[in-house]
Amino acid sequence: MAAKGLEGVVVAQSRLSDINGEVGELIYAGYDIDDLARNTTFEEVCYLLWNGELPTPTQLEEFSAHLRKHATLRPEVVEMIRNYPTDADPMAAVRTAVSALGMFDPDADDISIESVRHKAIFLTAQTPAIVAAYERVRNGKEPLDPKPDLGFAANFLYMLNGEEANETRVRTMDVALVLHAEHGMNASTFAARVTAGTLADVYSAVTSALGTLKGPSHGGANVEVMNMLREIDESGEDPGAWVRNALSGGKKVMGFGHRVYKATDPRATVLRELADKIMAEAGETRWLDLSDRIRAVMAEEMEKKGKKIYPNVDFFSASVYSTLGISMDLFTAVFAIARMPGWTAHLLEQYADNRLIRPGSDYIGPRDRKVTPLSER
Ligand SMILES: CC(=O)SCCNC(=O)CCNC(=O)[C@H](O)C(C)(C)COP(=O)(O)OP(=O)(O)OC[C@H]1O[C@@H](n2cnc3c(N)ncnc32)[C@H](O)[C@@H]1OP(=O)(O)O
Ligand SMILES: O=C([O-])CC(=O)C(=O)O
Repeated sequence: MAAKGLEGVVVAQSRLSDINGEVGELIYAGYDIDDLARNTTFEEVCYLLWNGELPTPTQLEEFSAHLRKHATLRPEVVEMIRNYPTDADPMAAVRTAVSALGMFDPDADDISIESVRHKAIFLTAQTPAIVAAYERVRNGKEPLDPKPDLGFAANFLYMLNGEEANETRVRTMDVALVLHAEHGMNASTFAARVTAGTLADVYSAVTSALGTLKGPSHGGANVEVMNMLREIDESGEDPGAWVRNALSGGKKVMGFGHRVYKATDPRATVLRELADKIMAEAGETRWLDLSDRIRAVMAEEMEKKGKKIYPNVDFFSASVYSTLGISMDLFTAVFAIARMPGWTAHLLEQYADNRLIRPGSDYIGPRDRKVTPLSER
């Protein structure tokens, strides 16, 4: 019997993360996500995923300098981005630019572990620069180089907005990146591993992942959550009535439900806290109030139906990114920046112990047919 959507099928062993979906727990390499979100930076989490250990201060300094060194886009890539349509989906722009990076790398096809580790750093450093450059170019602004004295999250916000963000905003961005960095055998990671399983190169594998993350059932849901919040806000309709109406029409409410979590996603809890803090500072709590209302109605409705559908990581990230001033259609691209270390950490595992990934299918079509000559059909 086919496992539709490969639910419950285990396809690899991994040291990277584990999810207890029944109680809503997530660990990266043994550390609880809540602990990591409160006490580490994105750079430390990248190091953890690629090395299995958190860095010492000296290791972190060296590693962060290495990441920064690769954060400037080569002129050919900037030129390419200038020629992208200004109304393209940002995920299409990022997918295309990341794919193009492979053409400029003379060692693109080197899948030795040493080379894959180098590419993991390079791609993680380049992705925020690509997202920021596309955002600036489509708004008629000049792309900016990163600043050598800023950390990863601060540099992304600087390259995007052209000014340095305050400490609360930088820390909010940093925590959001930590929370999105890795999540087991999710669809985009699986896509990356399938591509790597053919011994294709790292750029091809992360391009597969980017294409997969874009879908609204996966990373694309954060854009859809914001669309929903805006739609409800603009309609002036009661949010409860809107949600009930959507559910009775057979629609899924974006930002809810998960293949693995049958309890609240622990990342949603941290993001809710972040949203609260940053919105209070901005003096604008509209999106959070609306999100809370939707969550309450969903809880009531799902309880009535006996379904374990709770907010996922995409639900509150929409309010957080929006309050950070990030354009709505960039949200999935921001997710991609954060997931790059997770994807590449999985590639390190895949290349180190590879076997072609090739599942089977149950054939349910007809058999024993004979071709009727074309002229007689
Ligand atoms: C980063 C991430 O990828 S997190 C997920 C982001 N995606 C979203 O937020 C999109 C909305 N959510 C969904 O579409 C789904 O919950 C998925 C795709 C995430 C998980 O899908 P699956 O594990 O295949 O669950 P499936 O779609 O079969 O849903 C199971 C049941 O819950 C219901 N359900 C699932 N999600 C929702 C939702 N968001 N709203 C309402 N009902 C839902 C389904 O209708 C289904 O009901 P049924 O059994 O009566 O037919
Ligand atoms: O794990 C999944 O199925 C989806 C995902 O990437 C996440 O929740 O971060």
